[in-house]
Amino acid sequence: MSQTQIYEVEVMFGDCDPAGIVFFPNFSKWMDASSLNFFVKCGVQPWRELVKTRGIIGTPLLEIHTKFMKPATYGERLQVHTSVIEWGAKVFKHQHRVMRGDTLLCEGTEVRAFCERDPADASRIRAIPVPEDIKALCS
Ligand SMILES: CC(C)(COP(=O)(O)OP(=O)(O)OC[C@H]1O[C@@H](n2cnc3c(N)ncnc32)[C@H](O)[C@@H]1OP(=O)(O)O)[C@@H](O)C(=O)NCCC(=O)NCCSC(=O)c1ccc(O)cc1
Repeated sequence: MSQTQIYEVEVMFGDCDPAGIVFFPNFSKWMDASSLNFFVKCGVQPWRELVKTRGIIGTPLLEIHTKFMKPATYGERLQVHTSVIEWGAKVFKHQHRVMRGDTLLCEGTEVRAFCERDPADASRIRAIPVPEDIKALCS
């Protein structure tokens, strides 16, 4: 398990579909923003710094699973509660719980890997072992 960090979202009219409810890709966008926010709040440098200092380009997604329980609409404030629920050798699993106060609207898990550019071919990326110092900061 890990720390839990909270990312705040204010739902805009433009986030919604013609029926006035949040269009589903926006939940993925907010979960991705919440992932970066999670690491930064845990004390990890943002990717633009980490790529310069350690060659880590970020944490690309390998797998996602999302469950939608209740809709949201514009004018509402949501909170994305993000944690790491599993650490593997090269991958980790995020959990994102999108809440409106005490109400759970949507829950997602993502498998991600820390990646760097392949030194033999800079157009390719490759997964690296989960950095122990980053894991410690997030635990
Ligand atoms: C990530 C990869 C470079 C890893 O490839 P390799 O370096 O050859 O690694 P491996 O195949 O050995 O796999 C490494 C680990 O990943 C695991 N793996 C690989 N694929 C999967 C899937 N699909 N599910 C779960 N686990 C997986 C594998 O089991 C290994 O796990 P360990 O047992 O812990 O070692 C390659 O799988 C890839 O390029 N995948 C596509 C990534 C992609 O395009 N994602 C979508 C867009 S990226 C994105 O949105 C983004 C968000 C945020 C960011 O900061 C950056 C990018």
